Amino acid sequence: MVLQVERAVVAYDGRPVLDGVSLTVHAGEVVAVLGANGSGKSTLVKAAMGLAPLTAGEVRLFGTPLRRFRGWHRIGYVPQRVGAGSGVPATVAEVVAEGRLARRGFLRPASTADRRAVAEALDAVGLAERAREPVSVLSGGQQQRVLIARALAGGPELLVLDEPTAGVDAVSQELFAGCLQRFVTYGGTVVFVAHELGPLRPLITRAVVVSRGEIVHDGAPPAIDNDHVHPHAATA
Ligand SMILES: Nc1ncnc2c1ncn2[C@@H]1O[C@H](COP(=O)(O)OP(=O)(O)OP(=O)(O)O)[C@@H](O)[C@H]1O
Repeated sequence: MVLQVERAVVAYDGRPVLDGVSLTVHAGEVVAVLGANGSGKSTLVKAAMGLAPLTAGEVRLFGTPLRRFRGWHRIGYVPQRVGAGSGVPATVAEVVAEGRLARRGFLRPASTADRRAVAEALDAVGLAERAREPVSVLSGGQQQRVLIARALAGGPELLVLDEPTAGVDAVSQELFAGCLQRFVTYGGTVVFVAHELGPLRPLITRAVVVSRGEIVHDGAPPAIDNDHVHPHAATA
């Protein structure tokens, strides 16, 4: 299996935010992690990536316990967007090239394969013409696509995305859905956190609903679309 979280407990200041959650994801699945604000969705994916400390339980990636896992090049992770403009000046191509680091090793110069992977990833998210521009001049939706391209550039088998469509304009959402579709067609596995499914709905094979730190549904996507007008859904 690709990802296995077993009876994971994460607590902040003694308060459990994940309360014994188990989730197994197999190759080829497209899993949407749904739930209300503060239910623990981000914490679940962070725990799976080794970014939230487990109080109890275990995580395995591609069958290997997290503490022994070295195959980070097999995973593309896109964290939740923390507002535009990190203050770090970088061009679109530079940010996407970071996605190759785990593969090529630090300090080794970029190879032709690295450059090709960056170009292909930029193409996949529709930003090839913006490669030399600073990331800061792009819209929120475009910046999100840059982060997705960075994750794709590493040629991952598993993509883990935290709210990839929150605050993202409709065009970027459609492009992203197409991108994921191709990724899945070529055998990729996807786990993403979302508030509403939108254009991603036809792609998902499974929905996991988190409520108060527990998984309360794991199976078919909800029949009634919980898509609603979201405060930041219309902004780009
Ligand atoms: N680093 C942290 N320190 C303390 N509390 C935290 C930390 N990270 C998350 N929490 C708390 O844990 C709970 C779950 O947060 P989490 O971000 O996992 O929820 P979420 O379902 O992803 O929410 P949202 O949809 O708003 O992103 C919230 O009450 C949050 O305030």
